[in-house]
Parts: sequence; C-alpha cells; structure tokens
Amino acid sequence: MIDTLDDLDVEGTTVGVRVDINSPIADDGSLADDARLRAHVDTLSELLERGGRVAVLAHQGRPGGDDFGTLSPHADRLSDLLGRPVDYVDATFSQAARDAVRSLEDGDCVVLENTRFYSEEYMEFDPDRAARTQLVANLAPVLDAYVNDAFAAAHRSQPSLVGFPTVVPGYAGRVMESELDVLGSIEETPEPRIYVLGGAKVPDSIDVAWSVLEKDLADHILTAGVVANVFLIADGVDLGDASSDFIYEQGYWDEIDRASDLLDAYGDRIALPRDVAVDRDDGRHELGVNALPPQEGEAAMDIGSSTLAYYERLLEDAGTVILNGPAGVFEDDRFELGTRRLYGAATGVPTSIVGGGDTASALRRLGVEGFSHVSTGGGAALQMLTADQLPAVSALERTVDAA
Ligand SMILES: Nc1ncnc2c1ncn2[C@@H]1O[C@H](COP(=O)(O)OP(=O)(O)O)[C@@H](O)[C@H]1O
Ligand SMILES: O=C(OP(=O)(O)O)[C@H](O)COP(=O)(O)O
Repeated sequence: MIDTLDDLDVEGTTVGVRVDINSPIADDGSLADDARLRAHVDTLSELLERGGRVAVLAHQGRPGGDDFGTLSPHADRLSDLLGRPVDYVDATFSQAARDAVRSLEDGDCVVLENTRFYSEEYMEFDPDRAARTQLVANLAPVLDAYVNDAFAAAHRSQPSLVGFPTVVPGYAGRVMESELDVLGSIEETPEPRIYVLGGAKVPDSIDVAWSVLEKDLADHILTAGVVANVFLIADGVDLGDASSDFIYEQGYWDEIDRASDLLDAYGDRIALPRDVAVDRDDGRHELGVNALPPQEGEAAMDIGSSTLAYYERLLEDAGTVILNGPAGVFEDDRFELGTRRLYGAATGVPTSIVGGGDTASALRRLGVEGFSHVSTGGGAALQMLTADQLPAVSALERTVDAA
C-alpha cells in the first residue's frame, strides 16, 4: 500500500517532489515539448495551494547526450504553467541548494538543478545504499516529506528515486497514482496481446521482450525503429555499414546476440520488418530486406510500406496493443510514415496503451490520437506491463513512517 497526497498534511511542510520533466530540447537549448511538465501541474498546484514548500527534483537527458543540460528552462515554463513564480537554483544538494530549500515559505516552489549532474545519480543502488549517496544524505535533512511523481523514471533504481523514501516519509504524486492504477492490471486486458517495440533504447526493449514472452503475456512482438534494425542484423540481414555503425556507436552491439537468442527461443512470435526506408537522393527510398544491403552511407531510418501492411494485418485481430518507441526517425518528414501509420492502426485496437517521451511527442506532432491510455513513461510503462515491480514504487511501499 502506498500513501498518496491524501495522506500528507501539506501545510508548512517542506516537500521534495521528484518529477520526470525530461523533455526534447531544441538546438537553441529551449524546450521542444512541454507535455511532461504539463503532466505534473496537478500534483505541484495541489501541494502549493495546500501550503506546501516545494523543492522540485528532476533529471534532463543522460550524461554525454545532446539533450543533457540545465533545468533552468523547465523552471521558467513551470512558472507559466502554474501561474505563479517558480525559482531555480543551479545547485542540487550543496549549501546553496539547501539554503534555497530552507528559505521557502508556504506556497513557494524552487526547481533544483539536474540530479544527473552528479555521477551517483546515474548509477543504480539498492534503496539503503542510495540513501547514503551525496544527494540524499545532504538534501534529506532539509525535507519533511518526499513525493514521487516521476512515474516515467520509476524503473530506475537511482538515488533520487529510491534513496529519499528510505529516510524521509514518501508519498505517490497524482501522476504516479493514476499510472499505477491504469497500468497495474495488464493480465486483465483483452487478448491477443501485441507489443510494439520501436525507438532507440534497445537494451530496455530486449529486456521487455524476454519478460513478456517468457510470461506468455505477448502473443506477438512487432519490432520497429532501431530495435528492428538490431533484430534484422541478428537474423542475418546485412543492413549496411551506416546502420551497423550507429548501433555500435550507441554501445548496443552486444544486443545483437541477445536478439539472436530471443529469435531462437521465440522467433515464431517476433515480427521483423520486410522492408526499410533509406535516405536516397534526398528522398525516401524503400528497399525489401532481400534487396539489402543499401548503398554506401545509407541507413535504415524507418520501416517500409510492406512491413506496415503486414503489421496492420496483425493489429486487426489484436485485443490489446502496447506500444513504445517511434517506428523511425519521425523528426524527419521523410521517415515519419512508419510511426504515423503503425500508431494510427493501433488506435483501432480495443485496448491501446502507448508510452514514452519521444513517442508521445511524435504522436502530438503527427496528430495521431484516440488511444485508451497515453502513459507519461516509456520504459517504465513497459516494465509495468511485464507485470514486474518498479524499484521506485517498491521504495515508496517500504518508506519510513511519518513521525
Ligand atoms: N531507424 C532509426 N534510426 C535511428 N534512430 C531512430 C530510428 N527509429 C527511431 N529512432 C529514434 O528513436 C528516438 C526515440 O526513441 P526512444 O527514446 O526509445 O523513445 P521513447 O522516448 O518514446 O521511449 C527518436 O529520436 C527517433 O529518431
Ligand atoms: O525519458 C524517460 O524514459 P522513456 O524514454 O522510456 O520515456 C525517462 O525520463 C527516463 O530516462 P532514462 O531512460 O534516461 O533513465
């Protein structure tokens, strides 16, 4: 049983609120999409209106990535969305951060700096050890309560997600509460059940594939995006140097062996693309897998039209579809077809559940709507839908009692 905001006596309480406002970032450093910030408005408004003193904790990107950076633009945008001043401090747990938290008054809000600017936050720990990290050990003493609303990051066992509730009474925020409510009963959704695994987080997708196939939760897995490219290579298809180099550079080369093991064990339930789209003469050019490899320098950027027709047929009979990850590089108009058509077809399935930051942003951009549930989380939603426990949720279940 997890306590929620209904169980928290908010007035005059200093609350550390972990949100997931990890967002696409434009070339000029501004937010390219604010959907994840909007999602947390209810939780933050409620805490502030009930007289809470709110310190927001969040991450943005991964170390070394193009979207890794400061939460300053997020604070400005949150201020617009909440309709009240939101301060920002470029520190997370130092004296400056602690002073900023201590000086909060009832109804005040400050955004602390990106938790992942500190190396421990990008490591995984058990909750007790996470409580001894610099972030938690230094910040917890200035907090009276901890609210976790970051469902989208709840599959990570990182200090800001599992450490605080070990030492500060923890509560689920409104986003966390509603996601757990909707996604907690996968076994009860209509069959046949199809999982569509696209996007670029290949290790997460392969973990999910193993789990849902082993547990017999998935009747079919449809592969798309970079995930499909890894499976195609595992299946012996020569995708060419450009796609292979991309997979290697992402550090996903070992995933080819894992994909190959999955194909050996469950190949009859895993659908692979029959054709792919490459960039040729500045346009979209589709190639059947039998016609691969592509020309020098061409990479598989989307699934092709024959694959889409094949996947659409499989979706016609599905009772439930669970989708994560764009089917291609949707940011480029030439390669948005796979995502638009595949996700469009999924809206016709009786129960359709979609997750993922980039996925949600792709769907808004492409105007695809009509799903049963659009989750704020991608990997987290998928892990929930494997019927596995999320570390951050377990940490809330075992939180210390309020004094
Ligand atoms: N074939 C492909 N080659 C390279 N990148 C791809 C391909 N297909 C999809 N992508 C990229 O995957 C990214 C999104 O993946 P991911 O982060 O896993 O999604 P989500 O945030 O929804 O979980 C997008 O930036 C998209 O351009
Ligand atoms: O964007 C996120 O996950 P998602 O891409 O699975 O939706 C979360 O912010 C978690 O980020 P992470 O996958 O870098 O730990």
